[in-house]
Amino acid sequence: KPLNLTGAHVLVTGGSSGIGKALAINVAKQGANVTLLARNKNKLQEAKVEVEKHFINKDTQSIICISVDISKEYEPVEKAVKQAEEKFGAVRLLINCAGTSIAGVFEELPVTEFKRMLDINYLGSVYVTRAVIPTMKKEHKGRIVFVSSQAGQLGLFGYTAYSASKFALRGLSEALQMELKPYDIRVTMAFPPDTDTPGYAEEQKTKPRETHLISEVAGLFSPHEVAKTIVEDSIKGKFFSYMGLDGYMLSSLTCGMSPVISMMDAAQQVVTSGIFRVISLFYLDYFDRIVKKCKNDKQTEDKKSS
Ligand SMILES: NC(=O)C1=CN([C@@H]2O[C@H](COP(=O)(O)OP(=O)(O)OC[C@H]3O[C@@H](n4cnc5c(N)ncnc54)[C@H](OP(=O)(O)O)[C@@H]3O)[C@@H](O)[C@H]2O)C=CC1
Ligand SMILES: CCCCCCCCCCCCCCCC(=O)[C@@H](N)CO
Repeated sequence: KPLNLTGAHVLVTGGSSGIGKALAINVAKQGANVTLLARNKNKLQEAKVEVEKHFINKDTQSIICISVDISKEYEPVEKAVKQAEEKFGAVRLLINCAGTSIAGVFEELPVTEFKRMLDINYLGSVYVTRAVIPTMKKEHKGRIVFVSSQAGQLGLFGYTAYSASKFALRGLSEALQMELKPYDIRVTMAFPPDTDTPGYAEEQKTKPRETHLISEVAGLFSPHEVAKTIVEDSIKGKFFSYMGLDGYMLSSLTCGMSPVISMMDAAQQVVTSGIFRVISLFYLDYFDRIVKKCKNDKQTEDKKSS
């Protein structure tokens, strides 16, 4: 049955900015008590003030912010989660949203970036989830969200470092869901397309033209519409959360052996998989042509300038 957020403890990592902040606002509007984890204290404080404005019951609802780097060691993360649980009780909904991206051609990305992506996007989610699980299992109740990306469903030009870290979350989520099902805990993987956030703006600075042109296909979404979909799907206990037509096709196409809670969704995956594969071949061809054209354009430019 759907999770009721009234009075529930919701912990959002990366809740001080972008999609994470929109998620915090969304659950605040549904009566939740909110914990935000992120590093920068000023950004956390600003987000706190903003989220508080959306409380539906100012007497009972509350928010705490804890500054912690989730990507480095486990102990500080566990301490932060314990502190939050002391205040609000067991975490009912954990949203692993803290993350970062870097786009660039493989050999032009500093090799250190590959580890940094894994540390923040993958291990950060492992640590926070690990800290939350024991209590959640005891309670036999809860939801865990991993915010991946459409680039965690298919590999694209420029995302060698980023995609790998988001694909890692898929293996984690599937295995973990199988372990947690008997405890009535549901895992949700979210696959947002490009979303208009400070993180996205930062990514634009190094984004190759190819990556930009390919990503354009799926459009640019607002953090609030992305947050709304994620919270709805997670409350229902769906394993996949996606937005837009491309998101729907991509999720059906890449469902593999992922768990599914509704017969309707399973039936759709079965019926559409063949045709979506055909459609995907046209997309792939389009992407290949973008890459080729950018290479040609670059060669022409190089010739001109030499
Ligand atoms: N925007 C987009 O186009 C898309 C984003 N996503 C994913 O959604 C998530 C949120 O993205 P977006 O809203 O754009 O990101 P933002 O950069 O706007 O926000 C990132 C948040 O994560 C926190 N954070 C980053 N590193 C750490 C860390 N080491 N420890 C603790 N907190 C950390 C940041 O706070 P601080 O820096 O203070 O620690 C901030 O609150 C990411 O996982 C991203 O990969 C997926 C698809 C599309
Ligand atoms: C039937 C087959 C359908 C295929 C549709 C393919 C659509 C591909 C578009 C991919 C867009 C990638 C967005 C990554 C966003 C992200 O994670 C970063 N912006 C993070 O900052």
